[in-house]
Amino acid sequence: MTKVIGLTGSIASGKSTVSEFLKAQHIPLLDADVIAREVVEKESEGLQKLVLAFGKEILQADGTLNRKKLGQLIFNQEEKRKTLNQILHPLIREAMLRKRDEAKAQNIPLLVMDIPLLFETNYADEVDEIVVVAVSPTVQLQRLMDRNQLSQAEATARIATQWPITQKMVLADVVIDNNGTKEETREQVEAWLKKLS
Ligand SMILES: CC(C)(COP(=O)(O)OP(=O)(O)OC[C@H]1O[C@@H](n2cnc3c(N)ncnc32)[C@H](O)[C@@H]1O)[C@@H](O)C(=O)NCCC(=O)NCCS
Ligand SMILES: Nc1ncnc2c1ncn2[C@@H]1O[C@H](COP(=O)(O)OP(=O)(O)OP(=O)(O)O)[C@@H](O)[C@H]1O
Repeated sequence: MTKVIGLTGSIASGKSTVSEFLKAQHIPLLDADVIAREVVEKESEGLQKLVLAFGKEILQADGTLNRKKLGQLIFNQEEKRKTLNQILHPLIREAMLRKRDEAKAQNIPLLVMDIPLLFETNYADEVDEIVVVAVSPTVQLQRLMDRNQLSQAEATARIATQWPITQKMVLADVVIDNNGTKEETREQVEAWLKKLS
């Protein structure tokens, strides 16, 4: 039987950092951000639908998605974000659950699904256990500003599009505190893995 872990947190809380530690332990991972890129590849159904909704301005000269431009649109205008979510979330969900079921059919013992919007888009009942990677609001804001080269106002707007981390922590089975060093986080991940096995 496959044990399915849902890994989540808030934007820039450290999900990818935790995923890297899991990959180093050869744990199979399904990343919703990766799937979200696959469903909008050049000439895909997803990209065609986005162009119909937002216009050709969201494309780069080579016909691929201009992610920076679309990000600026959807993180600042709620209506546009809702439209994007309505187009992409069903495509992402279909692929995520199909791949999860393939892993189950192969009897892989452990599968981690990294899903930034796990609670917001109702994946809680699709996994066996939920791990939340948490940071304080101050640390989150600073790391997001640094990583994406955003102003405080831009980063705050992005954070506001997701549930507050405290709300997610309440619903978690396990909380990984990523306020400290990456090494301290790695130790928590390894301790959790030990308990699992
Ligand atoms: C808007 C896009 C093109 C911006 O691309 P970009 O390369 O700059 O960012 P990336 O894809 O790496 O996402 C970074 C983070 O933003 C957050 N995020 C992404 N989409 C959303 C959304 N619709 N609502 C709230 N937060 C979001 C997540 O925490 C994600 O980890 C891209 O994020 C996207 O296609 N989003 C829609 C798909 C989606 O909802 N993905 C989340 C997976 S469940
Ligand atoms: N413990 C840490 N100490 C210092 N920097 C960190 C730590 N954890 C993560 N970071 C940095 O913070 C930023 C956000 O981390 P990461 O990309 O892992 O978050 P994420 O939750 O995957 O983000 P997103 O939701 O945007 O996909 C990155 O630049 C990362 O290198």
